[in-house]
Amino acid sequence: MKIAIASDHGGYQLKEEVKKYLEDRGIEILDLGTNSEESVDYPEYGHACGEAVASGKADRGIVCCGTGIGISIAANKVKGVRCALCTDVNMAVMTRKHNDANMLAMGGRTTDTKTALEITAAWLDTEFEGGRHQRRVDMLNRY
Ligand SMILES: O=C(CO)[C@H](O)[C@H](O)COP(=O)(O)O
Repeated sequence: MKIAIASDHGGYQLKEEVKKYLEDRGIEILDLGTNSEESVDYPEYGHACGEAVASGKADRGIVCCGTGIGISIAANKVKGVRCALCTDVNMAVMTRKHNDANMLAMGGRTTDTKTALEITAAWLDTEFEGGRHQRRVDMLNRY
């Protein structure tokens, strides 16, 4: 599996922690920046990561900004992206089981690193349940 990862300055430190975690798991990473805590604009990074996933350059994507909100909104503008902002493990499990979320968003200023890595693990390791949820995901994809 290849994962695209991106952040703005508010999510930069968390992106780096998540990147380390993914590397330790032997997952291939496409890092789309940003590369420092210098102020940048989250839409650029959310769009880029969404495009990487929608185009098939990456299988899934992870995005971080200060709250995870703005960058998830940006990613969700890209057709084919289902980006879920998660603040706990249950949300990560449910968004894989029910929404087949192909992108995960987290907040570097709102979620501590330990929780963020637990969320990441749950999101990576939980399968989509299909069934009635497939019908709903198809509706999202058609819109
Ligand atoms: O969380 C975010 C978007 O939802 C951004 O990281 C946040 O808005 C950046 O703010 P600032 O420019 O004051 O560092």
